[in-house]
Amino acid sequence: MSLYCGIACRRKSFWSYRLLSTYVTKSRYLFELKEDDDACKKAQQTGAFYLFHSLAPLLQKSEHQYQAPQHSLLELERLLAKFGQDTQRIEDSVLIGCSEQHEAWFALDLGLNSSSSINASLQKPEMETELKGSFMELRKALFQLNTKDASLLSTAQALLRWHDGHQFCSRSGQPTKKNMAGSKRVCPSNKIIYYPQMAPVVITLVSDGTRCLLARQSSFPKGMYSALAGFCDIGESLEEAVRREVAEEVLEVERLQYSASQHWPFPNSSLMIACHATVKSGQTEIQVNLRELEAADWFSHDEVATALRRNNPYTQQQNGTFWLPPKLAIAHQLIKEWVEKPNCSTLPA
Ligand SMILES: NC(=O)c1ccc[n+]([C@@H]2O[C@H](COP(=O)([O-])OP(=O)(O)OC[C@H]3O[C@@H](n4cnc5c(N)ncnc54)[C@H](O)[C@@H]3O)[C@@H](O)[C@H]2O)c1
Ligand SMILES: [Mg+2]
Repeated sequence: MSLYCGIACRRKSFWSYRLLSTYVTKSRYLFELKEDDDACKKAQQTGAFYLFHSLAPLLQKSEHQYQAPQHSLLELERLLAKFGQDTQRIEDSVLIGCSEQHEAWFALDLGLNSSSSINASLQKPEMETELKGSFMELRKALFQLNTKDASLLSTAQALLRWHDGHQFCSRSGQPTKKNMAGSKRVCPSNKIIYYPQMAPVVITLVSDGTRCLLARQSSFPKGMYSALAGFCDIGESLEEAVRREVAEEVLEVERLQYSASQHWPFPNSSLMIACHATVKSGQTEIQVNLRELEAADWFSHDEVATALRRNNPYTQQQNGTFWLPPKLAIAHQLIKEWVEKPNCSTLPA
């Protein structure tokens, strides 16, 4: 970098920092931590750690609800020392966000085999007693937490899972090295960089104007119906993926409208892209592909609105009535949107 460029860049960042919003400064701080290992290590000194054991987050129960406790670096070092573990293990932690005051948040799994420390995984019951909490399966944990913690722990689990499964270079077979923040892994022998990935999935609520199409797979909990979902094939646009997936599973659609998206950690990381679509005119007959689905059917506006109001899986499984995915799933939001505005899919595909 030339001297002139150095001065110009510094001046530019000085002026911009004074004008930047809290959100922009936070985003740039996180970007810096991902790019600069020293800055990230420094951020750990004042940061907070969320703990996992074999991908299950630690939760503590207060009077009425569960919460995800945070631990400081000092507390974590004491904990590791107490269990005869090397503090080197902290290098396995991944950056998952920060507060508006730039307190960085990290996640660390104490159950998975460590790539930076030779010691084996820590015993779960002893850790739970020491930490006064329990490591809960993420699917269960998400229903116990507020939206912010649920989203943070989903990101954390997805990142921890990705690192656990990408410890070796697929070209050289050599161990890859994680950067401090965990935003990438590099193969030291050939310098190939691996970035955490999400698989794009389309989820579509099909309507015929008055009814909507809901389906279930045999793996769903008893009585639960959802919108049609499917992984995008390589080379496809979003529009092509929606048309193909819906045709593969039930019928043909001709109009679609994008609604929203969501990161979904199960079973691996997916980016759920939600759309409304309209069935091709006069072709509402259902031909279920039984290799993909157990059942699919049209449901009236009233039936769906009633199901949304009484969406308690436990009572409905017993009554034998159908029920819908829980609030935090984008399928629920998509169905709710249709109930509130049944004509949302009016754009041409
Ligand atoms: N958040 C929500 O509201 C919500 C609702 C419904 C489904 N989902 C998620 O959407 C995902 C996809 O739905 P689906 O199961 O109907 O998909 P799908 O109809 O594409 O069928 C799954 C099959 O696709 C194949 N496949 C192709 N690419 C794949 C990839 N990258 N990863 C895994 N399998 C791949 C596999 O053979 C798999 O068995 C599921 O993992 C489910 O968890 C989320
Ligand atoms: Mg599917």
